[in-house]
Amino acid sequence: MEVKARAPGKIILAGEHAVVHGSTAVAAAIDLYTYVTLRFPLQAAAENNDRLTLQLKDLSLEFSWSVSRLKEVIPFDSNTSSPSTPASCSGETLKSIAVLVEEQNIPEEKIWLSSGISTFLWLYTSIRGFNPATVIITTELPYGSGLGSSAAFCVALTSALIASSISDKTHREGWCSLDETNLELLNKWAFEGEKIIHGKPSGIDNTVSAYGNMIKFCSGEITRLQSNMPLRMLITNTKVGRNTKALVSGVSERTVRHPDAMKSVFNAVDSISKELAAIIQSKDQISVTEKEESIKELMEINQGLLQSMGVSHSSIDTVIRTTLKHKLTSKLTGAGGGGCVLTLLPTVVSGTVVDKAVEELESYGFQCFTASIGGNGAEICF
Ligand SMILES: Nc1ncnc2c1ncn2[C@@H]1O[C@H](COP(=O)(O)OP(=O)(O)OP(=O)(O)O)[C@@H](O)[C@H]1O
Ligand SMILES: C[C@@](O)(CCO)CC(=O)[O-]
Ligand SMILES: [Mg+2]
Repeated sequence: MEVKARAPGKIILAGEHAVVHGSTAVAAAIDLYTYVTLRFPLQAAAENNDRLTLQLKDLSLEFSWSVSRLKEVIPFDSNTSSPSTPASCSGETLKSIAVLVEEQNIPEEKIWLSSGISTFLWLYTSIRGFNPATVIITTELPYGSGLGSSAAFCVALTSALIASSISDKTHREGWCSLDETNLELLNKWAFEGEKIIHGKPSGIDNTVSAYGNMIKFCSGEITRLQSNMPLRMLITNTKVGRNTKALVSGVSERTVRHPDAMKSVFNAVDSISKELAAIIQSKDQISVTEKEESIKELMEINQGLLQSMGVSHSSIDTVIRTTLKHKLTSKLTGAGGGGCVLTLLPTVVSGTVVDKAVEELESYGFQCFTASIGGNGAEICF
């Protein structure tokens, strides 16, 4: 039996980091996906092949465990664990899983994959139990760059795992979405996966990857947004590696040191996100140009506040300065510390201006691309 799933990456238009502390944020899915193929051996073959194998095709890496080894190491608690009731991975279980990951001798330069592989083992065994399979993963997203690679990985994996348990596997042409009940379930599991990778995720990344489109998100509450204006963004990958978990905990530490000051910063971000959501959805007769001017200013203020949270980086400053020379406004997206930067491309801006800005950005070794904003969320294919 074979099941495929895909889940998109995302951009955060406003509110990253502050959303972890209860502020509103606005995010949109982009048309870059992580794909998961799940293959279960036929009964007879399963008797000869009792392995769970994970292939990360883009990285030419393969990890494999015998099912008996998984059973021996991962504690299975039948009282708390069931595929239909997402549960957190306890510290003790995570330690056991880390032993299984260490046994795989991940190349030193790819050691950042460890948390992803631990997450894979936790989600797979929690949802599908100790059963042999081959899981193949490919992605169009840059790893650890602010475009939600971790969330797309968790959502695509949980979609495939949950789809494999659906009884009606009638072949349908192309990708199809999951029903609301399964979407809610896979999103909860993906959030548990994100906890292993991020430490303290807000849940916005897995939610926008699961549901797609554009969302306003605050303390787990989701409002789906209907954009009433064209929104074009240039995405610049500074290629400076960083890790969301470390950046999120850095902001939390700053908040412990300066609670009042940071509360004001988070309140300001909350207002920015709400205003941005209102502009995007507005049906007033305000011209697109006026809306874009407001969005530009909100992005500028948000970037200043992200700077004050300590999550910007000199490479991000270089992108901001370079685009500003061409009268374009930028802000970091995702966790910051390097990674990707968004630049608003107003409708009036000419292709020549964008080309010049891109040329200059690429001369610094950055990579520029555009992506379609607000597309589909998680989808499956039998
Ligand atoms: N396709 C994948 N296969 C395996 N692990 C992955 C994959 N994609 C992401 N990961 C895991 O997620 C980690 C990157 O997650 P991280 O949250 O730091 O960055 P991001 O999700 O790309 O950016 P942001 O959280 O700012 O949007 C990787 O180090 C890896 O452990
Ligand atoms: C930095 C952060 O706000 C967004 C990462 O894409 C973390 C989170 O919300 O989980
Ligand atoms: Mg992430």
